[in-house]
Amino acid sequence: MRTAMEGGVTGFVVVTGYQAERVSTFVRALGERLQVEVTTVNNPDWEHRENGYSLLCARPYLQQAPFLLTMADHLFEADTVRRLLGASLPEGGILLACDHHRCNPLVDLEDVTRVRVDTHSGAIQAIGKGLADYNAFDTGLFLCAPGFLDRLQEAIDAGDSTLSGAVRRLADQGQARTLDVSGAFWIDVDDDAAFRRAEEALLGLARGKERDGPVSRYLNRPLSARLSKRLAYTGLTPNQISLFSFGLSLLGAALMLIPHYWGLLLGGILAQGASIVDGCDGEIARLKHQQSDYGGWLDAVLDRYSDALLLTALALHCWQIGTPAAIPIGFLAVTGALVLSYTADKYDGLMRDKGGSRFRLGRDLRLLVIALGALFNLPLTTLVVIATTMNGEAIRRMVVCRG
Ligand SMILES: Nc1ccn([C@@H]2O[C@H](COP(=O)(O)OP(=O)(O)O[C@@H]3[C@@H](O)[C@H](O)[C@@H](O)[C@H](O)[C@@H]3O)[C@@H](O)[C@H]2O)c(=O)n1
Ligand SMILES: O=P([O-])([O-])O[C@@H]1[C@@H](O)[C@H](O)[C@@H](O)[C@H](O)[C@@H]1O
Repeated sequence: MRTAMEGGVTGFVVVTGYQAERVSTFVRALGERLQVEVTTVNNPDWEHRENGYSLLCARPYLQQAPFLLTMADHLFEADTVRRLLGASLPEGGILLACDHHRCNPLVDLEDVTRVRVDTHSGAIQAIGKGLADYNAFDTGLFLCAPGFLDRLQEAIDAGDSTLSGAVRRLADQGQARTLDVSGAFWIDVDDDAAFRRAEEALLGLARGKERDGPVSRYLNRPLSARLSKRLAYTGLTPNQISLFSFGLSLLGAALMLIPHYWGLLLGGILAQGASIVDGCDGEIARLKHQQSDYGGWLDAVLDRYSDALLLTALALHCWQIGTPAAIPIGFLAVTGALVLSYTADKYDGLMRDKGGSRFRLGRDLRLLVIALGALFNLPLTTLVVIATTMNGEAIRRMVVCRG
């Protein structure tokens, strides 16, 4: 439902059968949370009829306009929905999103519905699970004209209540075409193994950002992804996770103020922990299509305050143990960190235009250096390293981007 909405769907009719009451309660509650209209229709004969009959149960709600049809156990990506909704539909027929290249590693070759397509016109020539002569996979996502339901009724009256049966009738009349979505993510979640593959695939899609630094990419993301896998099953929102990450930084900074190695160490561990968790808010946002401009803004602002607090706490820790020189160095470290983050978008944009390498020293590295500096009880050295590298990187960017 979240993915379909991201692709442009504005309302849902959910046909229930197995555990109807439980499913109906769940999807209605989700509809309220997502602020989208959800109608549920029960198929009382779900144990004895095929899925085409389930679609027919929803007929009263599908007469007015073309509708998107998907299986309850299929996952897909928003762009596929967007492309289907924007494609031209055969008069009275259907458009089926198909994997023409058959390159999706997530497909269960024993179960997938196979399709034979005229590769020039995109017309469906044959469809079925046992098809011997096929050249595409049915991804389970259809754009349907209301007239399709008449063919469906005819197929069921003739004793075939499978969806494919109705598609075959349309295909015979040249009213069934495919939309090639080769390369797009989709999966039919039929069993536990497919469920685990789907979890990993979705987390992989939500994981990293192009701008991730090496520490994030190779150390933090593998850890945040495992945490996000669990957080996904809670109601925690990305903004709540952002605030939690900030809370960890705040606690880490407070511990660093203790003029003792253990306070420094615990503070450094929390700083790196906050950095890892700071990847979860974005991963959950991308996973559940809950990305927002406000959330991105909140995340960025809290990250800046976290960096400033941790570096200031590090400087005050040094001052308390008899190194007052840490105060000006700490100021340079805070300034360098803030300037670097403030100019990141400008730098990325200019380097993208110049086609140059957008290598960047980012927050992930900064927080790991703080953690390592705390571990080896080198607070002043840590500040010097951060002050020189961050300000050096800010100057380097100005030089490479000039002209
Ligand atoms: N409440 C929120 C929070 C985020 N978003 C959206 O997500 C991105 C931010 O993406 P992400 O959280 O994945 O990465 P982030 O830019 O925070 O970078 C962190 C580093 O700060 C950290 O040090 C590192 O360890 C970690 O791996 C990441 O690289 C945001 O722009 C929004 O689009 C949201 O919508 N709502
Ligand atoms: O998942 P399942 O119900 O066994 O089989 C489904 C078929 O009934 C449906 O016609 C097709 O569009 C889906 O891709 C899937 O193959």
